[in-house]
Amino acid sequence: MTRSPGECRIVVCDELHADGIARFTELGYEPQVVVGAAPEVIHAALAEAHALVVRSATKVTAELLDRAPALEVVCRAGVGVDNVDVAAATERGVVVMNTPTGNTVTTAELALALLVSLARNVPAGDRRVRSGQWNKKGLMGTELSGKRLGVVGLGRIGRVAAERAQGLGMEVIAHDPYLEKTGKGSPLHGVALASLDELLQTCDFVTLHVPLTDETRGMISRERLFAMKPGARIINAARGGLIDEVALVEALDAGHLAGAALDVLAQEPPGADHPLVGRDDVIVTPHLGASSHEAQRAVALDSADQIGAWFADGVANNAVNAPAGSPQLLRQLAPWIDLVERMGSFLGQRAGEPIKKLEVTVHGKVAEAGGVEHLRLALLASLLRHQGFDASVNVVNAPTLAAGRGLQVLEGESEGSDGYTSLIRARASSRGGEESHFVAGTVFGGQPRFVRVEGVYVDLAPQGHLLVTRHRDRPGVLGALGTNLGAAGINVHRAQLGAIGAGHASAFLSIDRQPDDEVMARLEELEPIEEISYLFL
Ligand SMILES: NC(=O)c1ccc[n+]([C@@H]2O[C@H](COP(=O)([O-])OP(=O)(O)OC[C@H]3O[C@@H](n4cnc5c(N)ncnc54)[C@H](O)[C@@H]3O)[C@@H](O)[C@H]2O)c1
Ligand SMILES: O=C(O)[C@H](O)COP(=O)(O)O
Repeated sequence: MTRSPGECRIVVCDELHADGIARFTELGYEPQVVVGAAPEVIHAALAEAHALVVRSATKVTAELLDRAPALEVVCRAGVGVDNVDVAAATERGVVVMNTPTGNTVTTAELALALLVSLARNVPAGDRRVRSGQWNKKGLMGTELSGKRLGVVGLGRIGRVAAERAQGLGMEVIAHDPYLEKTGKGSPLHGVALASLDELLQTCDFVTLHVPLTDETRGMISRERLFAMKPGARIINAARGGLIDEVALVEALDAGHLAGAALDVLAQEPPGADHPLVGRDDVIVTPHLGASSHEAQRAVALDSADQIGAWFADGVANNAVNAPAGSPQLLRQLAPWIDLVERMGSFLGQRAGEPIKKLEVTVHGKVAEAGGVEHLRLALLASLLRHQGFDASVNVVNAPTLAAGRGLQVLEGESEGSDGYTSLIRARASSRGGEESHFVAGTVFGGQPRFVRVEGVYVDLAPQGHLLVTRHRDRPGVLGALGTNLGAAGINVHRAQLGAIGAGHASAFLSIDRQPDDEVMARLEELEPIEEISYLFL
């Protein structure tokens, strides 16, 4: 749905570069900046917000989301979304997006700065001079050239850090299981992939560049710290929580590790007596990784552009919980989204009991254009909205809601496109499959059309009031239905019917208004009618 900027309330919760605010203004939006505002001001802003912009300071919890009932999108001006409860946002149908590329180089450069500073005791030397001492005793460093650096997480930042370190003459190896799974090997010349254990055991320096997730939390455990090469140094410009901080203190105290440089801590800001703060062998910086003018400007501009694209075109660029897609693709898909929403509505209303299995297949040109996932999700969301869920079901929360209800979404059997340039088929079945409904549709001249419903080939404009029957296939059924509807003043615009086998048939009557209960009861009582339902599409 496209909205004009005047309709959209954008709330900026953390410091955002002025050029980002200016970009919002250029796009016609008037963001409300609530950094440092009183709680009641923030709460009032949240109550009306359609979009939030945050960095790492604001914690987007379920409670915060509950204060923002109109919220559609949370944009993290930066990479890590560990400060956003993505599951809670997803459940509420809120898109969560980040701006992943703007601070890549800047953060890699900070990791490099920490690496060099740590190797050569730069902060300790500076502290000594500030305290009036001009001597180098105990500040003997180590050369980087010829040393081995282990990069944990060879993504955007890890790759830049790896290449820059090669430029310093270091031998670089990396650990990244997701990269390994692609089977393509290392994307960087001269950077071999290794297991985490091998990397830790053989590297003189280790730098972390992985996101904080349930899988990575505490990955540099006590056991792993003590399995590192004696005298090694560790750098963390990714996230606190990756390293067991208590064990790190022990590994340093025991002389097993020579030093650590940390831009991030498990708790930020740290308590006054944090054991890693204030040591000569540890450098701690206050989450400075993305703090360069260039990076902050880039992530702020990206935030404005991404939120603008969401409101203008419904495009969820860099969403972590929704499919993306270019404006062109979404424009191309628009009539198909309309079609699948009507298919979902049809199936949701036809089913007498909760659907447990939904099989969707997308054939032909529309599949080749991409966006199959959009179509599947839009169909599912529409089906759920017609199966007891409210209007807040959307492509973001539909999979979670479906899973919670035990509804499986599967790819259906590939049966070709039946001669149509593009065709979408959907079958919805109840548990055990004893109740199953089918619809296939396409788009003609930009308009949605159902071409097969249940077992009958039709040419049905899926709009407005519709009666669907299952009846014994004998003469006079259509006449009897028409006579009774006519007597109630209901006009039949179009009637189509066909045999569905074993002496049964189905009819589809497009009518001009909803029959009341009395009329429906009369139709149900007609002798050949086995089942009749009213739907509004
Ligand atoms: N200090 C800062 O200010 C700052 C700035 C930017 C980013 N960050 C942090 O750095 C992280 C990385 O950013 P990025 O842009 O490079 O992200 P990215 O997604 O491009 O790269 C992350 C890489 O980690 C890999 N990975 C995931 N789980 C892993 C595991 N268990 N072991 C090894 N590798 C694993 C992924 O496959 C991916 O290649 C972010 O998630 C963020 O938390 C910190
Ligand atoms: O993940 C990120 O992008 C960094 O941690 C940056 O955090 P910041 O926006 O608070 O500087």
